[in-house]
Amino acid sequence: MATLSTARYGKDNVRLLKVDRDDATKVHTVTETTVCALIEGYIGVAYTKADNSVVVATDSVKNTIFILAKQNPVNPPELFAATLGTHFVEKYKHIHAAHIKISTHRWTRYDVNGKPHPHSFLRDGTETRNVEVTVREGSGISIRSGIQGLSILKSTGSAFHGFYKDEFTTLKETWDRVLSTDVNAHWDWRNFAGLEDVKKGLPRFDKAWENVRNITLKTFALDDSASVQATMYKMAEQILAVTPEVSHVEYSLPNKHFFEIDLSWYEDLKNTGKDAEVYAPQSNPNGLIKCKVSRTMAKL
Ligand SMILES: O=c1[nH]c(=O)c2[nH]c(=O)[nH]c2[nH]1
Repeated sequence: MATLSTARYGKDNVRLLKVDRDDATKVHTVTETTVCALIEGYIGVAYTKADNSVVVATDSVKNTIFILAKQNPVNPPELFAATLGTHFVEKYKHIHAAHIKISTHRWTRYDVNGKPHPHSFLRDGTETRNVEVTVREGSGISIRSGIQGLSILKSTGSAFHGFYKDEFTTLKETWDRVLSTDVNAHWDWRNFAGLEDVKKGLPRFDKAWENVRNITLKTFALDDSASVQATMYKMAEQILAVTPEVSHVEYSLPNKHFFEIDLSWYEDLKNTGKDAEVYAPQSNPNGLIKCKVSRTMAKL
């Protein structure tokens, strides 16, 4: 005997570019996103009885993404994802939940002759702004926002000493090292009752994204880091303090190692400790440090 425990399906990697044109100023704004939309509901018979009558084709899901992108704002991505998810649940009686993921890629307006150009943009890095939304009939809308692939490095202001030592330890303590990571951060919003609730106070989403980005960059630079663990906790604490509607912040940070190279074999060149200048970037293995920091509930 077998039972279908869970089932969802849809279209992944739907890529679109939206150009918003301000006719008065002739200033364009562009948004490039990659969307994954999966739907859930009374679809089990498609799997267990080969009954396709319940299947909204994944091709139709893709078409819906394009049509709704034309008819609605695609920014902030939290709103577009909630709009898409709500559409699937409201349009099809037998669809009870929709899971939407959106990844927005960077196109940053650049200056020409010292002035922001109205319709030219550059890709300044592989960083993406992400959102994962679930719209579930009767349970409202859950939203998780994120940043991924923000690569940062500092050449001092990072130490790592006092760690646990035993017969497996070879790592030397350091009071000054290169610290580098690719930031992967998520923050979970309070539950929203529905699309109207998401739309109320819409600036919260861009503001939180800016706050997370700024706090991450500033803390990384200014913290006299004792470890990746201690620095990431300081980041998460500050984010919770400035975003009251966020219940949790999660970080997943690779520790991208840069090893000192002993060059003393060549004419007694000094290139370690305080004399280190040339380092060897390591592609693997890397440390991977994660945490989820939650808001402490006030005692009643
Ligand atoms: O910040 C760090 N945290 C660790 O847990 C760790 N482990 C390690 O080898 N180097 C580092 N650095």
